[in-house]
Amino acid sequence: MFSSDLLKERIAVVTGGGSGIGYAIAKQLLNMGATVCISGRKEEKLRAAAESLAPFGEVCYCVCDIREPEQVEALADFIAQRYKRLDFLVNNAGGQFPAPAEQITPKGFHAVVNNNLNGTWNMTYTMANRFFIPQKSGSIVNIIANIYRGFPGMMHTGAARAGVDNMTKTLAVEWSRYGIRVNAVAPGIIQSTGLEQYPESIKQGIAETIPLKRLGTTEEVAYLTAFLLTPMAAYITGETIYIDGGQRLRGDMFKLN
Ligand SMILES: CCC/C=C/C(=O)SCCNC(=O)CCNC(=O)[C@H](O)C(C)(C)COP(=O)([O-])OP(=O)([O-])OC[C@H]1O[C@@H](n2cnc3c(N)ncnc32)[C@H](O)[C@@H]1OP(=O)([O-])[O-]
Ligand SMILES: NC(=O)C1=CN([C@@H]2O[C@H](COP(=O)(O)OP(=O)(O)OC[C@H]3O[C@@H](n4cnc5c(N)ncnc54)[C@H](OP(=O)(O)O)[C@@H]3O)[C@@H](O)[C@H]2O)C=CC1
Repeated sequence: MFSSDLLKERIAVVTGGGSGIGYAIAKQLLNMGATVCISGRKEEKLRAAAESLAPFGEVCYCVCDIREPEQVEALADFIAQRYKRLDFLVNNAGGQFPAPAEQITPKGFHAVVNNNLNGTWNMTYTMANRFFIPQKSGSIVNIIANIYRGFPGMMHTGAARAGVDNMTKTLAVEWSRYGIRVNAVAPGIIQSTGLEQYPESIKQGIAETIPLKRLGTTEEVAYLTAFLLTPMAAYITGETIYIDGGQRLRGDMFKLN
């Protein structure tokens, strides 16, 4: 299923591919023969990630803040010049900060929505118009979050990710006429570099709230994402697949004081 030449000659962009889940996705796609361009805001981080990914296949990096349409356009130029086409877009870049809703200022709300919702659309709009629509082919996976019961403790990101969840469904229908599939992956709590930024108080005892009694791994998210991109998922579009050890069915993500 994940054979080393399944994605041969396919070109992929993974936003936020310099760390955590995005890095694991990039590595998995390389292992399946794809050529991968990782992007993010920090050049040094991207350079180091690309160096450590190089033994697995053809990888390059490009600095691009997904919130800035001109930088997204420049990333498309870079891909067009280098590879002339694009097959896969993984919208993984994103993030937020934990805070009770009443303490999220309009500026903080805007920062998180801008990153996770507007940024995802900037990438999707540009890559679809530059590559997928003219090619009449392409596959997009949006990495969102576990928003099944809202997102107590991170309302801003819940709202933004719900926007991406809905965008996924709409684009799957609208762009089916161009042969483009659009799906989303909703990770629960994943042991990653991103999670290290959260305070211990939030993470304490969290595995107990998960039916499978552990956090997920970045590799597990990468397997699911890679599967959705492959021809084996050719009849799947407009889906959001949760990968959360069953947590969404059980209860709250965070203990609210
Ligand atoms: C269980 C977990 C499951 C999920 C895990 C993951 O997702 S792992 C992945 C985890 N990885 C990541 O999350 C990484 C990516 N995350 C980020 O880059 C940032 O969190 C961002 C999305 C806010 C973007 O930031 P930016 O550069 O656009 O914005 P800025 O820094 O200039 O701030 C603008 C305004 O936002 C507000 N505000 C910001 N921070 C805090 C805070 N801690 N506290 C309170 N408020 C905060 C504040 O109002 C600030 O304005 P001020 O008061 O300064 O005038
Ligand atoms: N870990 C978890 O438990 C969960 C994670 N997620 C989501 O999965 C995704 C990956 O998270 P994870 O790997 O854990 O965390 P990381 O913090 O390691 O990854 C986030 C990545 O996004 C990039 N990024 C953030 N903002 C921007 C931006 N404006 N433009 C370009 N790149 C950006 C960062 O790159 P750089 O620093 O170079 O800008 C970084 O590589 C995120 O969207 C996250 O919210 C969702 C649910 C749970």
